[in-house]
Amino acid sequence: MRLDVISIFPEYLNPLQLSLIGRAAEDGILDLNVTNLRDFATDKHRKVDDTPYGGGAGMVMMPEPWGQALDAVRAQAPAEKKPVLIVPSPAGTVFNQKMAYDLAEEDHLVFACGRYEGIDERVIEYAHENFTVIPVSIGDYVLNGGEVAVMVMVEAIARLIPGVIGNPESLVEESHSDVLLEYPVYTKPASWRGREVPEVLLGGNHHRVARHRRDEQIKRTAARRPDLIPQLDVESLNRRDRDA
Ligand SMILES: Nc1cc(-c2ccc3ccn(Cc4ccc(CN5CCCC5)cc4)c3c2)n[nH]1
Repeated sequence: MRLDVISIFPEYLNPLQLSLIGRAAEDGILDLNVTNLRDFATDKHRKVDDTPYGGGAGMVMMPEPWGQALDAVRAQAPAEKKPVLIVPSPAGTVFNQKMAYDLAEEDHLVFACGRYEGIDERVIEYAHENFTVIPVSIGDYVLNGGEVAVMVMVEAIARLIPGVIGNPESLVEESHSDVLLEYPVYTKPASWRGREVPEVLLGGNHHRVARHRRDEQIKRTAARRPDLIPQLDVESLNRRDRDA
């Protein structure tokens, strides 16, 4: 997968060179490219923002640097299929695990990191000519720009790509891959500061361990995320209890 990130703070994306994402880039599984929007500014002061039409506080990102940057990125990876352009925004579709799975199937993802009060809307309209454009929010809170949102999305997406994380097994049981939240995890020592690991986990009965973990998932989901419960197929859970 090719990933392009356009930002006025390219160094913000440096952590993507670390750890598993960094190794996947070295291994050629990910082709990560960061572009500095200022390289496409048209004046000697490399201006990328200006005052908002209609007044209001703050500045808005000018269209022309974005137009040139998007054209350049599109030209670097010519393909008959339009790349996906993800535009982090407080007003976007909220990112979730299903979106991460869907985006992990794409060949080319481009991320447009806005700053200030956002990007001139005509850039988003123009981008539809060469991209499949998706405004995406990572949650109902306001950040100062798109870079942090891109870090969140790249991590959530890249880890689903085969070869990026060592043990694909760990992708199977995690939260949000089904509706329930994940169960508590433990490691040595069995007794720590007077607190014990649940007895059932110390034995080797895999059936009992699986049942214990599922019960913990249900308890934790009911306690922390009751909003997820309606999606739960309670009938099948009850049936499981009856059959056990
Ligand atoms: N999930 C999530 C994503 C973001 C996010 C993503 C990209 C940008 C680019 C700039 N900002 C700062 C920003 C944007 C809009 C307003 C609201 N203003 C009201 C009137 C015009 C605009 C304030 C401040 C971003 C924020 N925040 N949260």
